[in-house]
This record gives sequence, C-alpha cells and structure tokens, in this order.
Amino acid sequence: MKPPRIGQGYDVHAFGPGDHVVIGGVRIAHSHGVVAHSDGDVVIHALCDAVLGALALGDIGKHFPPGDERWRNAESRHFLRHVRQLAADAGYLVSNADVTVICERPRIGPHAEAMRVNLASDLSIGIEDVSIKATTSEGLGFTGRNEGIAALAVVLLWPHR
Ligand SMILES: Nc1ccn([C@@H]2O[C@H](COP(=O)(O)O)[C@@H](O)[C@H]2O)c(=O)n1
Ligand SMILES: C[C@@]1(CO)OP(=O)(O)OP(=O)(O)OC[C@H]1O
Repeated sequence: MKPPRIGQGYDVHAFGPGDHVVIGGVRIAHSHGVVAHSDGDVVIHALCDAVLGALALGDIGKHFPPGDERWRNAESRHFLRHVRQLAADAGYLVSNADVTVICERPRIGPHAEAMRVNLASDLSIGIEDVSIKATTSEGLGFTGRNEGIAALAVVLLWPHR
C-alpha cells in the first residue's frame, strides 16, 4: 500500500467593489466583493492547492489559468471537485481537511457549518472530516486593515488502492 500524502495551501484575495463574497461556497452579503478572475473563493482556492500539493501536481493556476475565459466568474466548487477527481485518479481519497480563514470581516462563524457541508460534498467525505476555523489579525497587516481575506488549508490524502 502507498503511504498517505499531506498537502498545504494558501490564498489571498483583495477586497474590491461589490456587495458579497463567496467563501467555502457560501455567498455572504458584505460591504465589498473580492478582486478575482473566478468567484474568488479563497477557502476553496487554498484547499485546491492543498490537494494538488499533496499530489505534487502543481497549483491551481496551472490547472485553471487566470487568462482562460472559461474560468471568468467560475464557481470555485467546480475546481474543488476536479482536484478531488485528480486525487481519485492517482489512487487517493481525501481523509480530512482543516482550513483557517483570516479576516476581520465578514464573520465566518455563522457560516462555518454551511461551508463544511459544501466542502464535504465536493470532496466526497463526511462533514466531520472538514474543519473551518477563523481568526482576525488583531488589526495587524493587510487582513487587519480590512484590505482582503486570506486562507490556509491542510489536507491528508489516504491511498484507496
Ligand atoms: N472573520 C472572523 C474572525 C474571527 N472569528 C471568530 O472569532 C474568534 C475570535 O477571533 P480572534 O481573532 O479575536 O481570535 C475566532 O476564534 C473565531 O471563532 C470569526 O468568526 N470570523
Ligand atoms: C482561480 C483562478 C482561476 O483562473 O483565478 P482567481 O479567481 O483570480 O484566483 P487565484 O487564487 O488568484 O488563482 C488562480 C486561478 O487559478
């Protein structure tokens, strides 16, 4: 049996014009949108990079180039389902995923369960295997100045054959 594989991912999107953000597949009304080619879902982009990193298959921009019109305003959940399939094709299932969202606003807590449901569905795992955490930066740095949102993700892939 092959050994399990671990991967980590990180993403940032700057706030820009708009009235909502999409985080973990959840649309959240907000004072700003984010600047992005796709829907700018920082959690899903970090998770995709974690899965791709575990597989040593490059990063999200390699698989979904920002210059490609197919991905303009795309739903990032499509990206997540794609990388889950890449893992399956390589003989791995996602065992668990742990995500930290870093922003002053919006508050993530009230939406964390809905995010877990979306991510668990796209990764074909149980909700108990998906963790969403959040922290502010205590007013420090670009997230502390409310200039954008960052997310960190770690995943463990387990061999299924
Ligand atoms: N965008 C955020 C940030 C934080 N939370 C929740 O608040 C708790 C306290 O945050 P600190 O940065 O002061 O440690 C944190 O543990 C989260 O539960 C949030 O929901 N959304
Ligand atoms: C997701 C992609 C899709 O074109 O574009 P963005 O939405 O701008 O997001 P980013 O995190 O910069 O990752 C790069 C791209 O793969």
